Amino acid sequence: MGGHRPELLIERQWAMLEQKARESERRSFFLDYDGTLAPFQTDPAKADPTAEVLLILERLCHNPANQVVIVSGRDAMTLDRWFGTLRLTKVAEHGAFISRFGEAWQALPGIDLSWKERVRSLMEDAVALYPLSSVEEKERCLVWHYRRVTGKSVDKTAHHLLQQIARAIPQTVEVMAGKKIVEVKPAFINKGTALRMLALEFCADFVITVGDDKTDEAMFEVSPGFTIKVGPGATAARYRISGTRAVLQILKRLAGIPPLAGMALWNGQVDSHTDK
Ligand SMILES: O=P(O)(O)OC[C@H]1O[C@H](O[C@H]2O[C@H](CO)[C@@H](O)[C@H](O)[C@H]2O)[C@H](O)[C@@H](O)[C@@H]1O
Repeated sequence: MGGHRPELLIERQWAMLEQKARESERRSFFLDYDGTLAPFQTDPAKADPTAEVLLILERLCHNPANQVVIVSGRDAMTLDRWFGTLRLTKVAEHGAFISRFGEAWQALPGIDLSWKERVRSLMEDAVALYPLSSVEEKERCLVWHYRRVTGKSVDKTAHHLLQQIARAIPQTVEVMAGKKIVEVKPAFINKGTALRMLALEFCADFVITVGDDKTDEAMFEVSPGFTIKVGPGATAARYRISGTRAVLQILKRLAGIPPLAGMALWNGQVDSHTDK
């Protein structure tokens, strides 16, 4: 990641990418969810995909020459509820679970979950301090959410919690500061490993990978094609785009849906919701 500066994805570059997509025979789309296909919500349970997102995905999936993969930190149940009827592949909990369309979820074996109880109790202490914060329980990961808490002191608490957790977990597990979350997940699981495996299976000659968060960097590092970072921050991606509106704009164009006239891919600034 160090020293690399992504290009802004503006109309000229986009025309070139679109051309490559048109000329290709098989296309892979690796798409992160929160902060990429959907703007952040204060309540994580209320970040359902809009009808517009579902239509774009449905159109992309409709073409058998397209492989569409949602690569998310979300749990399998949520992804099934949101995307269960679409002909796409879902990667849940940052790569811990994979479900190809029409197939059952496959889980990575041999995961140590002995840390969960201790970490949950540390997170519950933080909720006692900030009752507007909450704990999201997933099968292999735990998340402390504090987007609903106002004031600066919560950032210090998040930092402190992260340090406490880091001391309490075994080496097989990692704790990360995300966007208004502190998340704990198995260390050897990452979105890049899932991408590499699924890309090999489909053998596309056009691959596009879009994401906004630190966990998406693992995809950018191994993705064989065009990589697009949504919003600010250091990245290994080749291009940068302003926010979720612009992501939907480019996906619409690739899906053959007329995009909004006059909507720029790079609006000169980063959309506020992708910021944190
Ligand atoms: O890999 P992703 O699909 O981007 O998932 C990453 C985390 O996203 C969710 O949290 C984020 O979105 C919430 C809803 O907008 C927001 O409230 C929170 O502040 C964000 O960090 C999700 O709840 C986590 O489980 C995912 O790991």
